[in-house]
Amino acid sequence: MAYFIQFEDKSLGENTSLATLAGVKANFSSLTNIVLTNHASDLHDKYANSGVKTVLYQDENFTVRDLAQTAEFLFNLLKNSNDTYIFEDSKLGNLVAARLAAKLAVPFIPSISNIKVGPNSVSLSREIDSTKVVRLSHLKGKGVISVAINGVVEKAKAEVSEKPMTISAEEPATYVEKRDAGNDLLFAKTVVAGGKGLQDAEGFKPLEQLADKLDASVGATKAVTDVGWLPVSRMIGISGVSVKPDIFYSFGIAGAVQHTTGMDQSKHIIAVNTDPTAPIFKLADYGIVGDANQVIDQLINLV
Ligand SMILES: Cc1cc2nc3c(=O)[nH]c(=O)nc-3n(C[C@H](O)[C@H](O)[C@H](O)COP(=O)(O)OP(=O)(O)OC[C@H]3O[C@@H](n4cnc5c(N)ncnc54)[C@H](O)[C@@H]3O)c2cc1C
Repeated sequence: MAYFIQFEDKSLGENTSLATLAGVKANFSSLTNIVLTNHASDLHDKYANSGVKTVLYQDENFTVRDLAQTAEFLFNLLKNSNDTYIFEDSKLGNLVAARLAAKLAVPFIPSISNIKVGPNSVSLSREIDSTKVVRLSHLKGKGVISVAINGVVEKAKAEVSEKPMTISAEEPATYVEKRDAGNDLLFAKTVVAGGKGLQDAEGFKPLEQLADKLDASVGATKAVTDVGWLPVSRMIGISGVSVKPDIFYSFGIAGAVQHTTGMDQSKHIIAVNTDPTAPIFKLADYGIVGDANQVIDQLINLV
């Protein structure tokens, strides 16, 4: 048994396409579609022809942006089942999926592009961007995955029911500072990211000043979060978050593929590095060979 979990959030314009549902259905014969929404009444017709049993969980105040509350609701709903929980491979999908997996204490395997359901396990393939490497995982038992799979939408009647969405009062959602949670990185139009080239934790203070001036979010490499100069929530890359801002400023970052996987879809990339052969320059639209700390100071004075 598997659950596909979707969000239909009118205030965000967030919805999941039926093509993704069809792609999941093609792989899991026994599938229930769970939709968390603030406008269930508009959705009955959409899912009544999807061929997948659908439960619409309705609360007019629901917003998927409240990641903690969304994950909390799903945790309470699913904690006693022993299944595969599937999300769309989107920023919000992955954020909620990761939180749910942590709460359930089960593996989370993101960005799956191919699935084979076997008698005792589910085989999952994930292509790692720009490396031509495919990572194969086998999920035995309960787990959370996110998928980038589309299928052909074939109209077939399906049962659609509506239930209220209620958040458990016993374990209320906890709110954390937006910047510390790292959520702002995902929605930022501008990201200023720093690497080991900023030398030490002190080097990130001017970067944060610059971020305030540019209305940007601060990101970092794993090398930086590993030594505690910034929290792990700021890590961009294969082990952290993927960002796609209009402008990505990269300061003192070498450009390892594990990092660039998480930012190479940015519209414009500006890189500063003392080493003219640094791999980041292959990606950058504009490159400055120079000291990142000095360039940051100059930018703070300029903007
Ligand atoms: C399984 C695995 C997963 C990983 N996941 C991630 C991930 O998700 N995200 C991630 O970021 N990394 C990840 N890494 C680590 C990654 O491989 C790199 O080690 C890391 O990205 C390097 O960070 P960096 O560029 O800050 O540091 P470095 O590699 O140390 O590079 C520092 C750069 O700063 C430049 N520099 C030095 N001084 C200055 C100065 N004054 N001004 C300007 N430039 C200067 C140097 O020329 C150099 O290019 C992962 C590694 C593995 C093995």
